[in-house]
Amino acid sequence: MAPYAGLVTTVRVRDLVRRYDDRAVLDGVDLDIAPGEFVALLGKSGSGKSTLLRALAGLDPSVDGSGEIAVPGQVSVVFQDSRLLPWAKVLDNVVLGLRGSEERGRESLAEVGLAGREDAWPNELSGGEQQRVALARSLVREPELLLADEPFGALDALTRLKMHVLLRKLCAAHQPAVLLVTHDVDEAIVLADRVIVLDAGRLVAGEIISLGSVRSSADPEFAAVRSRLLDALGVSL
Ligand SMILES: Nc1ncnc2c1ncn2[C@@H]1O[C@H](COP(=O)(O)OP(=O)(O)OP(=O)(O)O)[C@@H](O)[C@H]1O
Repeated sequence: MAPYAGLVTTVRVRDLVRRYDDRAVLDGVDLDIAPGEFVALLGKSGSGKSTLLRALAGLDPSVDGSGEIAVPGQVSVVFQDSRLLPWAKVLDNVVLGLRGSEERGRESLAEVGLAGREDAWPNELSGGEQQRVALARSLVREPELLLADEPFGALDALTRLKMHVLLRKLCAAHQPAVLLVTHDVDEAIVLADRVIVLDAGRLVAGEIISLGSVRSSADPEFAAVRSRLLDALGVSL
């Protein structure tokens, strides 16, 4: 993974403001994400995480606001629910809109562990499998930026852990820059190169936390990083 350098950026956000009913939900956000960098975004409920992700995805054209956003040409988005089309088989969901890419679609499904399920209907898959299809659908487009809003939030704990392993493998292979919105502090630490925290529409304390090599809860630094993040989230244990 490319370390955060602040020089070459895939995402550049400056002084971003978004308002609902005259209330600033994002209140001057600056953010850079380097190519291949994995950034996790934490914050209390209502702090503006999804609003920031939707702004980066270009999904909020009618929301009042200001500021600069630069994102790459190829951006994929994954949500908490897989948003598969129920009337299209799994492979068709993956390659929808990509002409002549059946072979790539099959490869992507194999990458997420679903070889042989190409002709299944979405409702024949478990929730975890449906999220695997959603990941395959995103990655077959080789995005320079992957935006993920609580992608594992609806999954049971064991499936979530398996999805962490899968996402790390996929990111190592495809190297997209990633912005992952999550409520799960441990998930953020284990997956991300850098964790940022939103509080009432502002990013807390600059670049927040660079994780370096802290990668598992067995790491001696894990507890220290966790407690710094909980502090930033205003949680005292
Ligand atoms: N379409 C909307 N109209 C009015 N207010 C909205 C709209 N979308 C979001 N908000 C408000 O903006 C604030 C931030 O919402 P947002 O969904 O970005 O928070 P969040 O940090 O993602 O929360 P959560 O973790 O609960 O998903 C909330 O107070 C929410 O009520």
